[in-house]
Amino acid sequence: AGRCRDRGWGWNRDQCRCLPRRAMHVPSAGSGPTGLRFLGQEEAQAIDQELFTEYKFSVDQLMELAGLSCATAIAKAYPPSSFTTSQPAVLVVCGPGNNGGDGLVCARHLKMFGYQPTVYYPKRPSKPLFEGLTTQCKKMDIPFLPEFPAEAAFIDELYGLVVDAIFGFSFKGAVREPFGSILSTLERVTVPIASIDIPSGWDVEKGKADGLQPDMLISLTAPKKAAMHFTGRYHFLGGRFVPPALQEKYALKLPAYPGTDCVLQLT
Ligand SMILES: NC(=O)C1=CN([C@@H]2O[C@H](COP(=O)(O)OP(=O)(O)OC[C@H]3O[C@@H](n4cnc5c(N)ncnc54)[C@H](OP(=O)(O)O)[C@@H]3O)[C@@H](O)[C@H]2O)[C@@H](O)CC1
Ligand SMILES: [K+]
Repeated sequence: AGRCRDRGWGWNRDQCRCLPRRAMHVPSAGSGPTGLRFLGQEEAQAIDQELFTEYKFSVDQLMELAGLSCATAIAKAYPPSSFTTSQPAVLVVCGPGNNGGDGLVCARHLKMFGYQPTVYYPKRPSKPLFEGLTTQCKKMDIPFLPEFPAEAAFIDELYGLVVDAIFGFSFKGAVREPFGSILSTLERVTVPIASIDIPSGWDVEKGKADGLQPDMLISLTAPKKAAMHFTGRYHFLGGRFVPPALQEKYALKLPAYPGTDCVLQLT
């Protein structure tokens, strides 16, 4: 029990024993289907564009489904009962693009599912979509941090999970501030990190061996090539909104989602 007081260790109620926080959640049995195609960056952006221009979806429609998928996958892998913090507290870190928007939607659904999300959203685009999502979160009493915790240890102490919604498939080049400092802090946290679509800071195709190493990846639409370098425990597919004709055009070979589920566990 003494070890439980060490940072990075905590009491696991499900298993009635002290475990490293990273190993706190019991992986589910079964491995995912194979034969999936991993998309390059340009291909992922082309599919995204086609969904909007040819198929006439609106961004907020797909973002809602994407964010709901993320919250659902998180609830499957990290149920509130598995948290060692007094509350199922989740830190959701949102970036300046649509990946950040998915994070805001995910935070709202997590709250609906009984979690206590807190958002950090340092660079907010002045667009009605993001302003609306921010207001929706605030009206649901989701706090927004004015500053990012300076120490990884503060994050470990206060939260049982971090959602990485900083960058998605449009990330390019060297990370610019303030996200460089944020990512270097996140690289040092010991609580699990769930990355939306791409682990932030990773090259969308080549990954980043010395970058963030999330415990969970939720690939949206189809996994990108970077997902081949993912070594965390949970890989989910979400964003069940690609019409069959578009799946066929890009030879996505998506596995069948179970029943009416909006997510599918790949590994
Ligand atoms: N069809 C789908 O699958 C759907 C996808 N969806 C989601 O959208 C995501 C893609 O969103 P996205 O295109 O808005 O880009 P995203 O990756 O969030 O980042 C762009 C921002 O990051 C910034 N930035 C870039 N590089 C940087 C750097 N080195 N250092 C610092 N900043 C950098 C860049 O800044 P700028 O270059 O403008 O200064 C820009 O503001 C996708 O992954 C999925 O999560 C769903 O919502 C709906 C359906
Ligand atoms: K991300």
